[in-house]
Amino acid sequence: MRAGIIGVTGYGGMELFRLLSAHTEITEVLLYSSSRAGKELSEEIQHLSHVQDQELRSMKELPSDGLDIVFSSAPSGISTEILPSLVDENLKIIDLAGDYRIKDADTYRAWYKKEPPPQTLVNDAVYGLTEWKREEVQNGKLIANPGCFPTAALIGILPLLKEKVIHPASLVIDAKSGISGAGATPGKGTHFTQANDSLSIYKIHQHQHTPEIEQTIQTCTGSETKITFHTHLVPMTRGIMTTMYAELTDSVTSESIKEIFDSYYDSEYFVRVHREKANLFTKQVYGSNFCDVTFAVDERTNRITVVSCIDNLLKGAAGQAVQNMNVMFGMEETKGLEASPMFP
Ligand SMILES: NC(=O)C1=CN([C@@H]2O[C@H](COP(=O)(O)OP(=O)(O)OC[C@H]3O[C@@H](n4cnc5c(N)ncnc54)[C@H](OP(=O)(O)O)[C@@H]3O)[C@@H](O)[C@H]2O)C=CC1
Ligand SMILES: CC(=O)N[C@@H](CCC(=O)OP(=O)(O)O)C(=O)O
Repeated sequence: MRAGIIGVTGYGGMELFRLLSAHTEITEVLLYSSSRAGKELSEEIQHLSHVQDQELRSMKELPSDGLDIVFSSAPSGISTEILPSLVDENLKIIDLAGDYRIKDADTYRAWYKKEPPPQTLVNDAVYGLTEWKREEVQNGKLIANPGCFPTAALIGILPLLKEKVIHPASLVIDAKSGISGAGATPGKGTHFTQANDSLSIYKIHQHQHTPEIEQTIQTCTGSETKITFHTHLVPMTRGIMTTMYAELTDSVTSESIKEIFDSYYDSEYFVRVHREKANLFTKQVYGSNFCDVTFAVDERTNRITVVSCIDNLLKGAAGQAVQNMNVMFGMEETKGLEASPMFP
């Protein structure tokens, strides 16, 4: 099988290349770069220079390259411009950006401050939260790979919303991310001198992943709700932790909550539900496609805390994209994603 990667010099693109070059069903990976076409891979991506040296290609070559699948790991807004011309019966597409995730055009405009892609393509795009959308992914041609924060938050909270043990409107999601979540180009807030030794909150009440989480809660559980969602930048390279708070609809036991989680995730290889009040840390998923979850029932306040963590570049981006490719092509879902987390 032949795969292509758009935006390979970015963090998501590099991780895709690392994973795909070790995937036993992929015979060739072609790399496309908008800024460095014609340059040697070994010069541009030195940590993967041993893999298979090749020239980075111009995107103009892509339509005639005979690919089976292309991953687009370009910034939001760019895939609106470049993907419509690639849509073709024989090419499957997985987009890591936000452009095709939001079904309602005005909602997309309001949160992304950009014009959305053609509505027919958005309608056809499948939201690739694999554990919750597997059947749709199987038949998908264009996958809108989920955002990193929504992946962590939704995997943790959807079982409880679906089983109606929490009040949706009471949900507060407090999320923290490592700096690679902001991509490879340093910005004001991600400059070492400002991010190191400091904790910051950003995009208060304005984060573009808010409507994505609300939309998926609606499609997966039927609840139409507005959530409170905050993001923080933590001075670490990778990792996302979401700490979520909600009011219980009834008094429940810890055992019954664990049973709910187990009923959804016992057969899901990439979701590991730990015992109640386990002390999760992002390093326990570092470099892997796992999403780890724990919870704590607070009988005193009748609230529950749910915690989840992922590696933003793996389960939050390239890892879940490869998982979706495996599902689309009927391959073993764990193929190419077998690596255990790196620790410490
Ligand atoms: N970082 C993360 O944790 C996550 C990122 N995402 C999403 O994945 C995508 C990639 O993220 P990330 O790798 O972090 O971002 P980066 O900024 O690290 O990389 C993006 C890459 O896109 C390419 N690019 C830039 N402009 C254009 C253009 N005009 N046309 C085509 N390609 C372009 C560039 O590669 P080149 O110059 O080689 O073309 C660039 O290196 C983004 O949409 C991001 O929102 C989603 C989940 C998590
Ligand atoms: C730390 C950090 O800055 N993270 C980014 C994640 C961006 C992302 O994943 O963008 P999509 O909208 O394409 O999903 C953010 O919070 O905006």
